[in-house]
Amino acid sequence: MTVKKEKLVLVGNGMAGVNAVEHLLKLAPDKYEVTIFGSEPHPNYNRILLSYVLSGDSKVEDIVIHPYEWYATNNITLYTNQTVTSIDTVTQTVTSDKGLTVSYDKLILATGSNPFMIPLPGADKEGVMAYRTIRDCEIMIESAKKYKKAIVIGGGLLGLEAARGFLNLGMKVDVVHIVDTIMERQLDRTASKMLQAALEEQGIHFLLEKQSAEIIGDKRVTGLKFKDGTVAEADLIVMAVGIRPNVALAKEAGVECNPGIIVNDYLQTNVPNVFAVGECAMHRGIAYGLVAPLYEQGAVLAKHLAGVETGPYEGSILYTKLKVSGVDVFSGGQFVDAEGTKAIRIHDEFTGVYKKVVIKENKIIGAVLFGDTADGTRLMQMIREETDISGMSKTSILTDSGGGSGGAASGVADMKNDAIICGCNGVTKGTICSAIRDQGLTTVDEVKNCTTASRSCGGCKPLVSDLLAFTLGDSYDKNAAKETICGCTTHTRDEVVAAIRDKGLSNVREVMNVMAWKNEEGCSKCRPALNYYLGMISPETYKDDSTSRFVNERMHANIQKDGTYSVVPRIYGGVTNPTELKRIAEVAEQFNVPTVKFTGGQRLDLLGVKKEDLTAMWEALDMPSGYAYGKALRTVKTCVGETFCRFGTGDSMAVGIELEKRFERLNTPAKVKLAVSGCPRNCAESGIKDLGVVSVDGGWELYAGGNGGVKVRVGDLLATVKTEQEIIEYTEAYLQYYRETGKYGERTSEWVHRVGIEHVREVVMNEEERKQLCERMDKALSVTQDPWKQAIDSKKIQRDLYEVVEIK
Ligand SMILES: Cc1cc2nc3c(=O)[nH]c(=O)nc-3n(C[C@H](O)[C@H](O)[C@H](O)COP(=O)(O)OP(=O)(O)OC[C@H]3O[C@@H](n4cnc5c(N)ncnc54)[C@H](O)[C@@H]3O)c2cc1C
Ligand SMILES: NC(=O)c1ccc[n+]([C@@H]2O[C@H](COP(=O)([O-])OP(=O)(O)OC[C@H]3O[C@@H](n4cnc5c(N)ncnc54)[C@H](O)[C@@H]3O)[C@@H](O)[C@H]2O)c1
Ligand code: SF4
Ligand code: FES
Repeated sequence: MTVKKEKLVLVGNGMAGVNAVEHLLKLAPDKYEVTIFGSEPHPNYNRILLSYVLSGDSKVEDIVIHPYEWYATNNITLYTNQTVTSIDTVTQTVTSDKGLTVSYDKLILATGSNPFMIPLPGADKEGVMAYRTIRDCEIMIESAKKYKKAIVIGGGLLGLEAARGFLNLGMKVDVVHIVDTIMERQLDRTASKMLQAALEEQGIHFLLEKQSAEIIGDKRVTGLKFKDGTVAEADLIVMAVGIRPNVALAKEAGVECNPGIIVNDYLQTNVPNVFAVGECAMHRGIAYGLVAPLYEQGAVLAKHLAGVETGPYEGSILYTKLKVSGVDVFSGGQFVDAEGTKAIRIHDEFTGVYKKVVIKENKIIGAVLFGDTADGTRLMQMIREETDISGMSKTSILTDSGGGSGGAASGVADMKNDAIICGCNGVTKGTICSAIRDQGLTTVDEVKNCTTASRSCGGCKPLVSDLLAFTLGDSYDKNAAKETICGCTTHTRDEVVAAIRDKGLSNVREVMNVMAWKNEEGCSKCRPALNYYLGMISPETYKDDSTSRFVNERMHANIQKDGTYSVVPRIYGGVTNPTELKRIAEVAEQFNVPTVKFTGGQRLDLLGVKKEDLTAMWEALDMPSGYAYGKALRTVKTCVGETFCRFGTGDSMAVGIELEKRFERLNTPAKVKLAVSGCPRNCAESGIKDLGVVSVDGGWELYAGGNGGVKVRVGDLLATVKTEQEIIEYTEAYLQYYRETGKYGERTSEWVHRVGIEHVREVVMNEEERKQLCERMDKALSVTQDPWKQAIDSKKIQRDLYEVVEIK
């Protein structure tokens, strides 16, 4: 008998809520049918790492913790870009701003915080903002391209990380702070002044003891006026003056708040079946603003909801590290001198190291470290365990400076097995060491993938590295960390491809078995990659493993954030005709398609299509798939060229159509976009495509590795050819070489940058190599089939992928 699942609704797709659900699914995978609402249009991402995105060290896509596939794999219904606006605690339902009502048996509120915006006159001007979300981060990065001077109000952790980001983006920046010491909530005066000096040296300008009075400017901000009458110029102002629990929804529903949502030690609110976790929750009078305590809360909540025995959540001891500034700063526990406390201080003005440990009744209760933070984790452990230090010497409490490298200096050897190494994720020394030994881990990245240690702020990476050195001894080479395909294996892309070729491996499972994959099921990173490499090596014999593909490629349509799909039929070279257009219009009407849109690649996108309508729509369209969802040739964009344009010297439309017909359905490591322009005016934007073709006097130029996306890259000249036949031949060789040597997921812009355009040129210009590459490409192209047609012809595919099954 199947047991009916309880309905669990999570409001807030952020760090705390999703972490709790992740724990819960591990403990009780079959207990709940989970629905998640998130106001932001993204899957769950690591907010902490926004500071690395802002400073240019990471990309937005690198900070996703759980991609959409994770939700699908765990049968979680996700509504992004959808805000829950009311809760009916009697009928136990929530309703969203899009009018969707979902019932719950258990409800978790994880609505986070709102940044506090000082209600200054002029605060509504353009260019005044908070720093909290991906969107904020994107606006800041965009603004830096146009504007030159930023002011950050607030010299706390967030404000300083924002200021450092602005410096990296090439802006001048003032940090305006209300008192005369920055980060006064985390540092004592000495450490604060040392930090200020280090940041001033980097170029941050501080305006201390300043009270903001008014934001000046017309439509857009031009400056900030202070109560003392002085003015600082700015064309962008970021307020980073703290956060407030986001409780409007809870309050409205009668859940007790003051000011956060009041919860007990099991994260229960005053309303039955309603729980709260994260920054919105108020536990024993504290609303936390750092992830470690939020994850501790989530662990207790998950156990409670799973029906697993758990102790109460009794509160957390806080510790923080400043990121991105390049200055090592640590603060933990109660670091302020008070009645009954004594402190050990080391201040080495030559090396710029300062350490202060606060002691009360023979126990360490807090610490501030500047310049060398290697003692941080050990001191936190002593604070948590309330270690009696009466028999200990000053030097055994604090190591001399210069720590942080090597297992000995950071003291990992002496730490107990239950010492917490990664505070953010609560991972102990014992767990990490066992994983290193049992799973054969050799790099920090592998430890991260296997145990989650270092997945959040990254502050514990040096300690994880020290634990690798401690566990593996001489065999650990810190610098030789090779780039493995993912955490499931210790092998690189090249090793895996070589093994598939040399050993004749023929399917995903076989590769994982033969190459001793640590995680025998693989993951969403390695399975699609292996599927691609196998297909690339043996196109004629390999049977594509659709279960190893991402959901869009499995469905042959792009899933949209509201759960509907988009349909983009192939329109060769972006050239169409009235018959085709009429058919598209009729199909759009027949299936009530809410939005029809031209894409950047000159295609028509039918958006908002229901899953169950997909195959019928494809049949009615009677056009091939445009592969808008795949790691494959997407589009060939063309200008009108010599046929109509008075500047044109080449028939760009004909060449574009021929290229698209030749390479449609070709699987590539990442998506590939082509363009053909009829003259160097380049109306088809050939300079920023994976391959761009431009007609020039007496022939055609081919540009390789261009990209117009996140990181714009202008393509490099690959070759100049005379005939249209040669365009096809050189394109074949270039794309095949990319297919054979690119890493799965790597765009041609990254690939060309990595292997070097001179090398690619050499390969493609070599007649013999070009011929062989073309032959292998021909084989790959000879076996492709249109996936939409396959789905139309197969009842089984329709049943397995597109039928909607009612869950009772
Ligand atoms: C730039 C930056 C750097 C940081 N660095 C660190 C750090 O180094 N270390 C550290 O420990 N902490 C850091 N923090 C703090 C940390 O990110 C937060 O403590 C943590 O993200 C809070 O998690 P949460 O789930 O409670 O809230 P959030 O992550 O804010 O998630 C709440 C989510 O709920 C959504 N939501 C709200 N109301 C609704 C509704 N009614 N319906 C649907 N969705 C809703 C919100 O849009 C949001 O996406 C940083 C924060 C920022 C902004
Ligand atoms: N590395 C990290 O751990 C990290 C990084 C970023 C953010 N965060 C977290 O994100 C949250 C928000 O960070 P935050 O720095 O905004 O909050 P915060 O409360 O930690 O610091 C705000 C700072 O702004 C100052 N301030 C207040 N009013 C002011 C005013 N009118 N003018 C000038 N200064 C003023 C305060 O004195 C304080 O130092 C916090 O919970 C923080 O812990 C943590
Ligand atoms: S690229 Fe040249 S040929 Fe093509 S449309 Fe522009 S001007 Fe005309
Ligand atoms: S301490 Fe933040 S990721 Fe480990």
